[in-house]
Order: sequence, then structure tokens, then C-alpha cells
Amino acid sequence: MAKKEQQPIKKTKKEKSSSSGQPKWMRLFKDERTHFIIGLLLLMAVSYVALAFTSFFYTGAADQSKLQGTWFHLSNDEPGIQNWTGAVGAHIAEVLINQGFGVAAYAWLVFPLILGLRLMSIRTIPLWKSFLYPMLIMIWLSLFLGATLSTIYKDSFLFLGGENGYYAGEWMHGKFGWTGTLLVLLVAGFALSILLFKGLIPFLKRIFTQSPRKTEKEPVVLSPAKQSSGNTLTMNIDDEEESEDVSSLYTTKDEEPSFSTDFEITAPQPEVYDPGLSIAEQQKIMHLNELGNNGDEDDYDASMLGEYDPTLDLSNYRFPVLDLLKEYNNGQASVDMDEQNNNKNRIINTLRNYGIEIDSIKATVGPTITLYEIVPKPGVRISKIKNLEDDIALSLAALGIRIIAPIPGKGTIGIEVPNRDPQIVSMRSVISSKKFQDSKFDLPVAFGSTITNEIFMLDLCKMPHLLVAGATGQGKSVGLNAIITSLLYKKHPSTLKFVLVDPKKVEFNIYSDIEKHYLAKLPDGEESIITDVSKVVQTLQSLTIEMDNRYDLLKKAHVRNIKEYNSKFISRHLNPEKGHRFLPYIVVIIDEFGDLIMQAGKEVEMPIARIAQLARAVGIHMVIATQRPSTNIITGVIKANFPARVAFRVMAMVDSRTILDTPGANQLIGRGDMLFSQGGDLIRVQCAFVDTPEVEKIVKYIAQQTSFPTAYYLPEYVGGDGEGNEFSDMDMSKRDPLFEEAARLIILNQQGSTSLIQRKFSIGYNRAGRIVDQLEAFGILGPPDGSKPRQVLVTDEYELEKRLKSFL
Ligand SMILES: Nc1ncnc2c1ncn2[C@@H]1O[C@H](COP(=O)(O)OP(=O)(O)OP(=O)(O)O)[C@@H](O)[C@H]1O
Repeated sequence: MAKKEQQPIKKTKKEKSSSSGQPKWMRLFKDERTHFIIGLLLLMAVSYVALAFTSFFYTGAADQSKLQGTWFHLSNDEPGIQNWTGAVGAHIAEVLINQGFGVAAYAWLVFPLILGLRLMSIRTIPLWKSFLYPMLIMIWLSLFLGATLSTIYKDSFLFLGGENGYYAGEWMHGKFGWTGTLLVLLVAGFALSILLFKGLIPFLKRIFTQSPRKTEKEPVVLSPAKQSSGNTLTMNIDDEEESEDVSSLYTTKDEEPSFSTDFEITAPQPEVYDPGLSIAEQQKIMHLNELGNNGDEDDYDASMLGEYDPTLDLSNYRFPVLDLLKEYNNGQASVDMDEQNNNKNRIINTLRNYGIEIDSIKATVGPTITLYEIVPKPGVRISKIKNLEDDIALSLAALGIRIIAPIPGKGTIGIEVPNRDPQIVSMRSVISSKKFQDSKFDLPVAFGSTITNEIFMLDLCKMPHLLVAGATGQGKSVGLNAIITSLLYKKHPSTLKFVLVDPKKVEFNIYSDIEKHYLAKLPDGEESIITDVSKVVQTLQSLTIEMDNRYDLLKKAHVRNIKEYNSKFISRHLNPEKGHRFLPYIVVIIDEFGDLIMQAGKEVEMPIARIAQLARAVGIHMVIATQRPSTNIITGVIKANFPARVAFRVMAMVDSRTILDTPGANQLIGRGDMLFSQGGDLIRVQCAFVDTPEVEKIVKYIAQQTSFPTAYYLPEYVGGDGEGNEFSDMDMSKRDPLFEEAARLIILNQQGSTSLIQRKFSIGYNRAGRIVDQLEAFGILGPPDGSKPRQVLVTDEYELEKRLKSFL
């Protein structure tokens, strides 16, 4: 729907059917309100039947004689029925309880109850469990009651185990006798308990392995805490199900000291190689594992409590609604055919003037740019067309023309020409798009629309960090707001926290009202939006501590990344008593980090680099923005660690090279026109537009809802020395005496290998390795890259001299 508003031209058949091709009844069926109403009806039906069942125990005897009729008779009104729910309820109870499975018939109600709750968006246990488990319990209980108690209640109107249980019990008595039947039922009951409660086997093992030790330890006086765990064990004999929960919850904690001395737990080391992680992250995990494996989390299992729901604290939280966002381009803009035809003819003529003939030309009209794709006649040199950029721009009398020769993967040549009447791509249109709504990304960002009218989305988790740059007034702030807005529309406050840094003190202030929902800050930080440079440094250091803490948790949990960690926590295989907690993603957004680098230099650059190198595995992602795309701001260190980049319009080609390593951003037209690059490919995107009043509305909508008691507190950062931080440890005085010479050598050779330094200076491998580490820490060499040589981040001696001076 919304696509139509933003896109002036007819879409392809495929796109059209995906957005509007659904029949009305189907949409009604999928509508949230329909689900809610069906859920409500199910809950009503469940309550009705539950009441009928309960009443049946009191009124069943009196009603029995009147229940001989069929359903048809009953619905024709049966006089004198006493069941609280009338004739229909009485009949249902008679059929399901007496003729069915006896008191165990209540189990029928579990599945519709859970289904109803799910339809109303209240999540409990998985559906298959809610069906299978009650059915198994029902069959067993009906058999048990039928086989054991039926003789006791012989004269009652009620079959405790239902007719099914009664006759099955009779049959079993005939086959196995009384004792045999009881034995079979108890064994079946035990097997069923093992199936239902995962923690039962480890619990029993513990009881059995512990009993001899208990006698050895008898003289030891138990602390009150231990005595209470003894109580837990006693309960176990009385109440099988309840003690199951309680025991496996607490035994891990209480029994642990004596356990760990007697048993060597050989937990599997996590496999280190993970293609999703950077080399530095993999090394970090390997290093942590080398330090020793003291996590014995493998035993912990509280899965019988059902899945942990991280959103439970704010379970009534409502995501912002679409109506908070504005519609633009209400009157559907149509394609200006004259403009398209004129441009097409001009392109053909200009090319012809230079002796270039083409086979075909095709136009795709985007919101702000039209892409003309041409196929030249065989034998035409592509570079010849590329050189005509200025001439084509002149003939079209338009700025912002970009030639892509050839379009990667297409075999055509693209000429991007700005439209005379650009359309705004509204945030509303991208947020309401099916692509965004159905997205399964962990941190989905709906950035805007490509020039071929596709919604452009990225997963910040995969980037894993983003550098945003562009001259002032070209759409950077709107871009940052689009990122934040997308995340607010998709992530619950318990799963995402922002750290917002704003040295200009104007851009992010608007978000301070959602501090307790979505922001993370230092425990002593008064302001939720960080504006002060010294506070920025502290916050970044604190984030590196948070990162290290999270790595420790990952190590203890024997997992490789935050996703695995959180799913293990959700399935209750990580013990909160041992410091485990659900880890929200943290997105750090730094507006105008150029100002910070100018004021605090390495103090901010180095923690940024460190977080960028390591934090992806633990769910910390960074977006840094600057309006000064110069090499002293976007340094080699920054570039090496931010492979995903967004460039808004810049004034000079050299600026575009600084951001993207290629020209292009200087040819953009501004107002949200941007280039996204990751690993070489450039995509031109019209950034979605969200203005301040819209953001205010979203913030207000969230702020008026119940929040957490405080913002998310980052760990306290003590002292300025940055204990354990290799970057701050490496001040100039601690450099190797050969540091400068080694730096010159690798810049001269543009090759950064340890063996080169070793050979040239005739030094040992260890010392050469240390020098390489120092060169990396000072941003002269990039991080290790598998078997490939490290990247040299400084291009010439002049830049090196400047750097060395800045360090002094
Ligand atoms: N995606 C967009 N679509 C349409 N217009 C836009 C878009 N982005 C920005 N603009 C227009 O450009 C103006 C400037 O945008 P913005 O404030 O984001 O620039 P900026 O690069 O952040 O500037 P500064 O660096 O000075 O903060 C906006 O007020 C708006 O009119």
C-alpha cells in the first residue's frame, strides 16, 4: 500500500501482487483484531466447559437420569437439569468425564486455553507441548484412577477414570492382576515424569551419588541455607511435580561446592572458528578459553519452568503505531513521460555525437533518481562512455549524474539522472512495507528506497558497525533518526539499548524522555544523552568493560555469540544465580565524532576501534557520524574497523574517496540522496525522511508507557589508566626503540609482516611481534586478517610523521 504512495511508476507484477494482491477475506483473517476475538471466544468456551466439569461433580448424580437423550433432545430444552451451565454443559461433562477419561478430562482444556492466549498475543508454552503433554497425562491418570480407585467408588455415579479408564483397568486386572497392574502403572508414570521434566534424571543421579557422602558428612553442622535445601528434598517425596521444579532449580546452586571437588566436569570447548565473527573476536574467545574453563553451566536446567520471556517486565508495552508517522506524496505522483523521453533522447544523441551507438535503453524511475540502463552495440569501449559523464550532464543540464559502467552483475551501463520533481520517501512507507514488517533481522534498519524502488534494509548486526558521513545539511541527521526510528518500531525495550552521544547537544536531546525504556548510561551519569567529551571517554571505556563482562558470560555459557547465549538463557539453561542475565543489544550512536576526535584524539579513537574490533559477538554495535570527511577524522584505524559506510553528499571527490574509497558521493544531489558501501559494491539509496515532530510523537508514545525503574546501567569505569586496556597502556614511552624505524619500513614496503621486521632488524620473533602489536595499537597497521598480511593503514611517510607528532 505504502509503496504505492512513494513510488510514482507502475511496479512489476510480482511486487504488485505481494503488496496488494491479497484477497480481502485473507487480510481479515490475518488481522490482529480477528485473532484477538477468536482468542477471546476460545477462552470463553474453555471457561464454560471448566465450569460444566466442576458443576458435574456436584450435580452429575441428579442430572444423570435426564441425560439419556441425544444432543438433539438436549438442545430442545431438558427440564430439571441442575448443572450450572445447563443441559449442553451437563452433556459435555457427562461425555468427556464419565464416558471419556474421568477427572483427567480437564486436560482437554489446556490446548484451547493456550491457543486462545497465543491468539491474543500472550505467549506461554509452545503449542505442541500444550497438546501432547496434557494428553499423555490424561491417559495415564485415567488409567491409574480406573485401575485403582474404581472399586472404591463402585456405587458412585462418577467414573473417576472415565469409562475408558474403567474398562482398560478391568482388562489390565485380568491380564496382570492387582500388583502387576500397579507396577505397570507406576513404571509408566515414572517414564512419563522423565519425559515431562528434563531435570529429573540429573536430580535423581545427584540424590543417589550423594547419599553415601551424606553419611560421611553427618558431623558437619549445616548452615540454615543448607538445612533449607534439606527441606526441599523432603518435599520431593510428598509432591512429585512441585519438588521437581524446586529441586532442579536450587540443587545446582546448593550442592555445587561438594560436587565440583569430586567430579571433573569436562565441558566441550566451543569451536573457535565462526565465520560470523571477526578474527579479533575469534582470538578473544580462544584466549578466554585458554584462561581456563571454570564454567560448569552444563548441568543447569530449569526448562520445566517454561521459556524465560525477556519482555515480561514490560509485558504491556505497545510498539509505536504507524499513525505517528506522516504520509507524504498523498496524491500519487505519476511518471513524467515527457521528462523521461527527453532525457532518453538527449542521452542517445550525446552518445551518438561521440560515435557511440546503443542497442537498447531502458528507464527505471525511482523516487528521486531515474536509472537509464543502456546496452551499447558490440565493440564499444565501456571506458569511453564513463568518460562522457560531464558531457551527458551538460546535455541534460542536471547535477548529480552518475555513470555506473558496467552495473555489477547485469552487463549493462547505468546512467543515474535526478528527477525534476523528486519524491519524498516517507519513513511511514518503509516502516509499513511488508519487507520491514516481516523482517527477521536482529537489528533491522529500514533506510529508504533504492533507485529501483525497492525498500533498502540492512541488519545492523551483520554490518556490524556503520560509518555515516556527508557534508552539512545533506541528510545525515535525518539518516540517524531513520536508524533509531526503525529500531524503535521493531525492538522491545528489553531487547535493545541505545547509547547516544551528541557533542553538538541538539540532535539527540529529543530521545531523553525514553531514557528508562531504551537508553544505557553510566551509573553516575546525570544526563542520558552524553554530550560532554570527558563523559564520552568514560562511557566508551565503560562499554569496553561491558564488552569484556559479556565475553566472560559467553565463555561460562560455552557459546560463541550473543544469539546463542540469549537462546540458552531463554530456554533456562543458564543459571541467573551465577550472574547470567538476558543481554540486550546495545547500539552506540555517536553524532559528530569528528568533534570528539579533535578534542580527545586517541582517547576516543582507540576505545572506538577496540569496541569495533570485538563487540559484535557480544551484541554491541556502533554507528558513528561526521560532517567532516577528512583523513584526520576518518583515520585508517576507523576505516579499517568500519567496513559498512554511508555517504551523503560531499563537496569534493577527495571527500568521497575518504569515506567510500571511491568517487561518487560528490555526485549526489543532497536531501537524503546517499551511497551505501560494504565490501566494494555501491548502492544508491534515497534515505527515508522522518522529521522532528514525527520523532517527538514516537518518543511521547513510548515515554507515557510503563518503563523500567532506571536506564540500563553500564559498568562503572574507575580511573583514567584503563587497567588492562592495551591501547592506553601503550604510551609512547613504552614503545620499542625500533618502533619508528619499523613503521617507516612497513610504510616503504606497504607490507606489514612480522617476518619482514624480524629479518630487517635481525631481532627475535617475539620482539618483532610486539612491535607489530604496537603498530596496530597506533593505527599504523590493521588488525590480523587470517593468513593474509596485515593492511598498512598509513600511505606515506608524510602522514606517518604527522601521526608520530600527534602521539607526542
Ligand atoms: N531523506 C530526506 N528526504 C527529503 N529531504 C531530506 C532528507 N534528509 C534531509 N532532507 C532535507 O535536508 C535538510 C537537512 O537535513 P539534515 O538536518 O539531516 O542534514 P545534516 O546533514 O544532518 O546537517 P547537519 O550536519 O548540519 O546537522 C532537512 O531539513 C530536510 O529538509
